[in-house]
Amino acid sequence: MGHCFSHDSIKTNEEQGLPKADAEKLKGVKIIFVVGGPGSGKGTQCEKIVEKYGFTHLSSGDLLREEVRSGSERGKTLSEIMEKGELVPLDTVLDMLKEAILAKAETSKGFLIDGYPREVAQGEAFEKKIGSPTLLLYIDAGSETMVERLLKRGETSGRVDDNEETIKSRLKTYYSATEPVIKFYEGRGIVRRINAEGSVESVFEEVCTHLDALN
Ligand SMILES: Nc1ncnc2c1ncn2[C@@H]1O[C@H](COP(=O)(O)OP(=O)(O)O)[C@@H](O)[C@H]1O
Ligand SMILES: Nc1ncnc2c1ncn2[C@H]1C[C@H](O)[C@@H](COP(=O)(O)OP(=O)(O)O)O1
Ligand SMILES: [Mg+2]
Repeated sequence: MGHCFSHDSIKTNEEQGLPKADAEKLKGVKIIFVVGGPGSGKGTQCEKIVEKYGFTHLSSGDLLREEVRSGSERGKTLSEIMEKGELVPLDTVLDMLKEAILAKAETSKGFLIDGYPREVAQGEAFEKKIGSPTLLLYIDAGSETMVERLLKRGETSGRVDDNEETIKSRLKTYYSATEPVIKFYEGRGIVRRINAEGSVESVFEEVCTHLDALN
């Protein structure tokens, strides 16, 4: 009843999920989770994917930083959490993502959800409230590579979390909270692991093989 199980469209659940009209808009729209450690290159690859495939890029971190920039009281609290390298509350991120997804649902071919889910509970909540992912791109780089890239990015990013202390904490958060997400979705056969140690171009080539296989 009201369920849609077609392969490349997202499932909807009328009882707990989106209102019917919103669910309808998202029919056949691909949802791609982009998961990986801090500095693994998620954002970099997403930009290239947008260029070639025309998907819509939504970075949870960017959405949060926008809220911080707005100067709101909520933004201040979020910034403090990010500076500690911890995860902000689940509902905050999910609400932001949901709003951004619905705003573009009618015009988008697909969404790259970058930096989400960062814990299994986020994946479960997303599926309950929005829909199920078509694919999970696992951007996999070693911790040494990630630290090196983040320190370099920190020279110019102006981000409160691109410093040695916060990076350590972010890595801990990643290995304890986010890695289980990959295991969680592996059972479903939607995880595509990308070796992210190489150059931006070589990583992107690997990404493309998986995206080309989608249609
Ligand atoms: N394959 C790569 N090789 C070298 N540097 C990279 C590569 N991918 C990304 N970078 C650099 O590493 C830093 C982190 O990349 P970014 O895309 O912001 O990662 P994430 O979004 O996963 O934190 C950036 O400064 C970026 O330019
Ligand atoms: N899905 C999510 N849940 C909770 N906190 C999140 C989140 N996405 C981002 N954040 C918070 C905690 C992260 O350390 C910080 C920066 O996120 P980010 O910009 O995605 O980092 P990066 O791209 O370097 O991996 O924002
Ligand atoms: Mg990023």
